[in-house]
Amino acid sequence: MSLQAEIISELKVLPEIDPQTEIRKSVEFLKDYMLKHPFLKTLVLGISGGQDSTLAGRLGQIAMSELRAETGNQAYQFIGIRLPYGNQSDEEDAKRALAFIQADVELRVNIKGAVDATVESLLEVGTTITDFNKGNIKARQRMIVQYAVAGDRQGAVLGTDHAAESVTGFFTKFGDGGADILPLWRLNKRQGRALLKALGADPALYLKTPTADLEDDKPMLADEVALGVTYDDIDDYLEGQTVSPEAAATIESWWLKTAHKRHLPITVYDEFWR
Ligand SMILES: NC(=O)c1ccc[n+]([C@@H]2O[C@H](COP(=O)([O-])OP(=O)(O)OC[C@H]3O[C@@H](n4cnc5c(N)ncnc54)[C@H](O)[C@@H]3O)[C@@H](O)[C@H]2O)c1
Ligand SMILES: Nc1ncnc2c1ncn2[C@@H]1O[C@H](COP(=O)(O)O)[C@@H](O)[C@H]1O
Ligand SMILES: O=P(O)(O)OP(=O)(O)O
Ligand SMILES: [Mg+2]
Repeated sequence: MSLQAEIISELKVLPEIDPQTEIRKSVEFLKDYMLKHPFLKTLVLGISGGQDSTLAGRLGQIAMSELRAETGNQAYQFIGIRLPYGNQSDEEDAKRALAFIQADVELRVNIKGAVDATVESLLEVGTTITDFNKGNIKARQRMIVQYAVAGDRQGAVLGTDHAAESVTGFFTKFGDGGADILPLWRLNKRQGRALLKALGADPALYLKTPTADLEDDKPMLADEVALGVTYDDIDDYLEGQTVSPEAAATIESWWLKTAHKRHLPITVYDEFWR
């Protein structure tokens, strides 16, 4: 089997999808999971204004609204959290996303104080934090806040990992990679766009340039620049199409070097890394 075929099989990407079917699949999955675990009453997710959290957020909100209607239990709620590091330059996108999601509860927690305090404390013990490493602290601080809210509200934390991020390991380990339930897992980037379109989202929400926006020194750095490959190429590759040898090599190199991120912490019984 080619590496491309192995990756597609592992990430369960379909070459073609029916957006409405995939919307129902994710919504029913979220509802089934909540009903099977009656302690859980809320879904929690950071809303950045980007494509992925807009989609996962809307799916989470639909699931909670349907559960309320079907069970009569008003405790089922979706909680969307804005998590800026100081002032967010694309704040208007985050507001637009929340207007579309119609979250039952909206929170805004500024992570700057906690992130800067961590960096300061490390400096005091002689550990210098690069701007890139600080970016990962931001992502992990967002994870901490989402779990704190989930802990307070009988919640589970949604994650936005999908096939086009998973294949390149383009997430911070135990940062945005730290979550309980992944409703987008299996979809590539253009399939996610198609779901948002089918849900009636403002095109600005799914045509926005994807960015992790984690670095102070490179604000709004496009994922595609950081990765050295386009999402179109990644999506084609994941759909089993032929891409240029350069694009395939870049994708496969990311896949191989980020294998550890797609597994739980490694034990003596693990063989995947050998
Ligand atoms: N502006 C941006 O776009 C921006 C900024 C920062 C990070 N990011 C992205 O976020 C992601 C996170 O960056 P990262 O991967 O450097 O940080 P990470 O924290 O997600 O992963 C690195 C950590 O994983 C562990 N690790 C590394 N190799 C390992 C191995 N072989 N086995 C077990 N554990 C291992 C180590 O603890 C290491 O510190 C990247 O995809 C990066 O491009 C983007
Ligand atoms: N500024 C942000 N506010 C809230 N939540 C955020 C913010 N930035 C990122 N997030 C969350 O992290 C994931 C991953 O983001 P990437 O752009 O893929 O790095 C995002 O879906 C939000 O849930
Ligand atoms: O994860 P998001 O919502 O920030 O989307 P994107 O990855 O497109 O920035
Ligand atoms: Mg983003």
